[in-house]
Amino acid sequence: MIDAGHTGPDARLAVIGGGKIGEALLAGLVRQAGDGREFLVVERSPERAAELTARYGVGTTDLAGAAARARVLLLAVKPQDIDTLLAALGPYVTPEHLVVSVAAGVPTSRVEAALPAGTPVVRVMPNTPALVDAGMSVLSAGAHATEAHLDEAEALLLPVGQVRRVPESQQDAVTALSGSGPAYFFFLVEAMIDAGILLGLPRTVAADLIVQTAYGAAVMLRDSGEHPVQLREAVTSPGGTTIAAIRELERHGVRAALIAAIEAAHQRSVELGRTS
Ligand SMILES: NC(=O)C1=CN([C@@H]2O[C@H](COP(=O)(O)OP(=O)(O)OC[C@H]3O[C@@H](n4cnc5c(N)ncnc54)[C@H](OP(=O)(O)O)[C@@H]3O)[C@@H](O)[C@H]2O)C=CC1
Ligand SMILES: O=C(O)[C@@H]1CCC=N1
Repeated sequence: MIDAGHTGPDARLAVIGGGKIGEALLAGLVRQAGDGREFLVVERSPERAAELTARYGVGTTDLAGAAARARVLLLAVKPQDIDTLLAALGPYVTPEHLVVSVAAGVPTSRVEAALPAGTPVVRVMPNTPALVDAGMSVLSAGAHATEAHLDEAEALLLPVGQVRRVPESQQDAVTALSGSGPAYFFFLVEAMIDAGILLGLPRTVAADLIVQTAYGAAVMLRDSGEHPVQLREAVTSPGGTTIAAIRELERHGVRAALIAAIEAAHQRSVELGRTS
């Protein structure tokens, strides 16, 4: 579905940068809307744009077309590409648009500086579970974004998961926790499946056991109202198997490794936010 030179906003949203997170958000939003025609994507690679159109029925356009056809522009390019994108997009943007940036680390002030004065900008840190409507999106307002703009961004993201608001000063920490967080869990699951292989289980059996265990543990964490320590203690029988495993996790410094890893992610988010 190629842009046919429409005039006036006729799309709910244009996603600029149809990579991993752009696709995850688009996929969830299109599924909820039941129709991809309300959405546009701008991609650097025509092959990638065609792929997204084939998968989700979304329209493809260029930056001028996106700004002409959609009032809400969602920037989902890498932080390293954001300044180049903003320089190209800026001339088409007006303060009537709402610009939503998901770029890790990039402050709203840096986005605002490249756009016409008064343009509302909302910074969002989403995560890939948006693909299965279980995302966590965390919003902060830029200098010109009102409560109504935050409400609009929240309404956009609610269909694909939970939404919270934080002061922008907390966004680098959010990025390190929920933005990158799914990767930490996938990494743990990978390692646990490897352990099953070591113990002689077929890979498919090990994967089924661990994925269902991760799912069950996540539902308990969300729904039981109990602290993670209480939930862990309930599994840890005196003189049993779990405590033998926990002792090894502590001996190998897994708790400290996770804290250091998340601190490193935070530091990287801060670095990415500095103008290159
Ligand atoms: N992946 C994730 O889980 C999350 C990512 N984010 C943030 O989302 C952003 C995108 O990350 P991710 O999806 O992982 O990265 P990807 O590299 O997968 O996606 C970025 C896409 O944007 C395209 N692109 C770059 N410049 C332009 C441009 N000027 N016009 C149109 N398209 C362009 C890229 O094309 P090309 O490949 O040719 O460069 C690529 O397809 C980052 O800022 C990241 O911090 C936030 C939360 C979670
Ligand atoms: O790895 C990254 O930089 C992005 C931001 C959060 C998740 N992925």
